[in-house]
Amino acid sequence: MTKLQSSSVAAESSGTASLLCARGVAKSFGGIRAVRGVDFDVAAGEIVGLVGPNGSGKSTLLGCLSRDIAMDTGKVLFNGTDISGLRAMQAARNGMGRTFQSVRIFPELSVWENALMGRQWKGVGLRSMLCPADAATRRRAGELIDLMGFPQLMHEYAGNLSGGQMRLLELVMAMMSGPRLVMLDEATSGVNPTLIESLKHYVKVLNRDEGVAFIIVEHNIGFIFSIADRIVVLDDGKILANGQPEDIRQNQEVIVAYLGA
Ligand SMILES: Nc1ncnc2c1ncn2[C@@H]1O[C@H](COP(=O)(O)OP(=O)(O)OP(=O)(O)O)[C@@H](O)[C@H]1O
Repeated sequence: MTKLQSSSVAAESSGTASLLCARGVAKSFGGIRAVRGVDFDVAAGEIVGLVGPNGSGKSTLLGCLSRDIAMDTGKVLFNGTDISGLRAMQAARNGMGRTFQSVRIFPELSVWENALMGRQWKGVGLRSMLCPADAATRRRAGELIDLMGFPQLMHEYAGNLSGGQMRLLELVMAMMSGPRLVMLDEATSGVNPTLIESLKHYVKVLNRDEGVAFIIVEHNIGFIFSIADRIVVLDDGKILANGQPEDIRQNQEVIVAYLGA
């Protein structure tokens, strides 16, 4: 086995138990084998970067882990619970949050109202969403909006935000369910360099102060290498490499398949 071993070995060697432990995850779309029997672990409080060429299966794998996509085969344990048969909403109630490649906010609601909509991932039913949020929920929404640096935009329509601000708002919404793990899918896409730095800062603060683990799917190599504790490289639906950023940077197979010379 090379220095860049399977993710389970990496999680074990870090001395921490897995928060997320996926084994043999596979998903095909017709004849396209998007994910081919992948093992994937995330330790509590770890930031894992998931990178790879276009079409290598990153979003599909993320969808299988978050339960947005039904796997063909495989098993996903989260926080010791088998969530393989659960739907995304149920997985979210167990402590998973996520954002999507294309931003999913409510453009005709204010920033504040969008933050409160994040409650739905906590299992708050739609009917209950018509009732005023309780004091703790309102306090948390205010805290997160402050943390993301846009209290002055609290009452702005979300549809009027810049692309980067929308991404930050999605992170606020994902955080409203009190997740232990948040998955970000191409969070820097369409975001200006200043807000990319802000996003990096907020992810680090949430990780450091609240112990939130992250899986971050990214094409922005500079961003991912500067934030991830560990990087997993997918290629053609399989794990090509898995290791510390400095090892991944020097891995010849990764350079050839993805990073370039
Ligand atoms: N719903 C779908 N129906 C059919 N094929 C799909 C579907 N979703 C993904 N695929 C295919 O599965 C493969 C993996 O796609 P996926 O989006 O997971 O890759 P990716 O690494 O996230 O790509 P990108 O970096 O371009 O977003 C691709 O060949 C893609 O065309």
